[in-house]
Amino acid sequence: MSTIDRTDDGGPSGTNRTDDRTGGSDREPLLEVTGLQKHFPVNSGLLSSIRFDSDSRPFPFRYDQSSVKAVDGVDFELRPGETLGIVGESGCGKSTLARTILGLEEPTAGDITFDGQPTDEIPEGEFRKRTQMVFQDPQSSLNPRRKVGHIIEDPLEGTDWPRPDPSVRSEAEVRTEDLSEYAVNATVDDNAELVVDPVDGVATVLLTVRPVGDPTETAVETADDVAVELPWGFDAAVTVDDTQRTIDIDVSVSASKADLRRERALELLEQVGLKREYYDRHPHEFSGGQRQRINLARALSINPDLVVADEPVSGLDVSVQAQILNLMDDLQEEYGLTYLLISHDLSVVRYVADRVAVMYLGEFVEMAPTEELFTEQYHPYARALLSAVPNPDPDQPGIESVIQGNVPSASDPPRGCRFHTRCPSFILPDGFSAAGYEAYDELLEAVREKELEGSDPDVVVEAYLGDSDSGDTGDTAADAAGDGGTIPPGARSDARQAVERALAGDWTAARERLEAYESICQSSTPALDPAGSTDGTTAVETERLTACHLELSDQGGTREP
Ligand SMILES: Nc1ncnc2c1ncn2[C@@H]1O[C@H](COP(=O)(O)OP(=O)(O)OP(=O)(O)O)[C@@H](O)[C@H]1O
Repeated sequence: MSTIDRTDDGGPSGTNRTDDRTGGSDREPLLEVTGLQKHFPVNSGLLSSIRFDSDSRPFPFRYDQSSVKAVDGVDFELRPGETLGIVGESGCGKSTLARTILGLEEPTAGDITFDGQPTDEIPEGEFRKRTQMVFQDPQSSLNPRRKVGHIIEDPLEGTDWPRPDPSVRSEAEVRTEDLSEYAVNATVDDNAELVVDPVDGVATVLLTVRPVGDPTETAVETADDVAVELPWGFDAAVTVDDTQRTIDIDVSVSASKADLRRERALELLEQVGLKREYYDRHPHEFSGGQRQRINLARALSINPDLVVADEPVSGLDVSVQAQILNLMDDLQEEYGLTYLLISHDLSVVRYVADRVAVMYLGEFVEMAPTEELFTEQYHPYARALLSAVPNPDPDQPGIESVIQGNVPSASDPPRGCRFHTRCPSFILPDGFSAAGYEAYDELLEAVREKELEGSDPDVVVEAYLGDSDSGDTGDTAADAAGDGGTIPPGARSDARQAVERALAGDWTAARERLEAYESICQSSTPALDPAGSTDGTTAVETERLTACHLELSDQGGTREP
């Protein structure tokens, strides 16, 4: 995992930018996402969806159209000018979330509101103009056969930019040199805002008017005797009335749509730190960092409000990463952009994000202002994820080795809290010690997998839960767990009955009986709620949200890591 040195950012400030960001917290959200789900069907045909199931009655088959629950109930708001970072292991659903928000994937359920309007009610073209995506691999997202300037102009092709704005007034501001005897009047084309940026609804064109040549020797008698300096893109028609001593100037927009688009691309090249002459070059002539600058210029060409950046700097050298992140920061300020930033690299997110959402198996498990999250994590997954950072040494353990076990399948995620199968802070069911539950859970797993060996229920139970000579109360699982693990009264006889049923072929009944002893982490899905103190009495911070039973209740007990 790469890290970014904040003190050597190669950019204008080099300070910790996250500390002084407000994210416009008092403004209406630009983006609101509620209960968003995106499931991908796994089986394509009817036949491939039919499964053999001996428990199924009257026929031993069931129809199983399973799906990958890539995004499974995500809620958040994004305020104008804010940067929300989304982090999580590979496959947790980050890219799918981004693509679904931008309308590149059809949501399975949930609502997305952009600037106060449901996105499915916003005309597609309108939404596309206000949102842009920057991808990870600038090499593959830039067409190698096209000139860089044309690539930057591409998004404009899908819009009618530049389009005159009837609400903008055009005005001339005239400066004269050595024409004190003349009254100079200038009128400006209504569409001046196509070329100059309006301020407070007025597009002001600056003109400098002077006599051609040496003013002491040249009389101003005809239009040819008058020189007019104009901004790029304008033309002037001059009329001189020598007897009345008046000069009338008619200023019009001379640039064509193609000229205006080209000029915008040239300006954007400069703004992202590249030269105007690169307009005619092709992507292969640039380095990875320069290509990502081109990508940013292209994303900005239509002046979007929201930019979704999916791993924008992965694959780049660390020093180049800092430059691109600083550029994104500068562009955010210049254009008032809102960013949704996806990264598996926590140092990248820490560097630029105002808030961070930690994602696990399609859900947000923690969300907090960046520095608060990096200082203290409430959710055990967030804790494990952040404990793997900073870790520039490839020989040191990464996230996978910090958290035990594999990521469960997104098509069959664990019940309750999805992290409970790997959680070092798992809340034990009542009456179990850690070792006792471990033994019991192994038996449950064997029943779920229909993999019990043996024919005598007592022998099978003993193999999992150890020897017992104390009947139903206070059973020990010393043999199985090795440390005198305890299970609650009644659990042994329930386990025996479950095994009996399993051996008779009724695996469903067996599983249900064993599952009666479950932890809150298995039986109930924790909502993403304000994190409380560990005694469960107070919400510490409304901006700090976590989806963990330990934080949302005063449950005790943990599974040994
Ligand atoms: N078009 C698709 N069809 C089926 N499954 C998909 C599709 N796209 C994504 N998935 C699955 O959805 C889950 C989430 O994938 P996604 O790419 O969103 O995760 P991610 O967090 O962005 O991972 P990475 O960091 O590796 O890109 C994965 O299990 C993935 O295999």
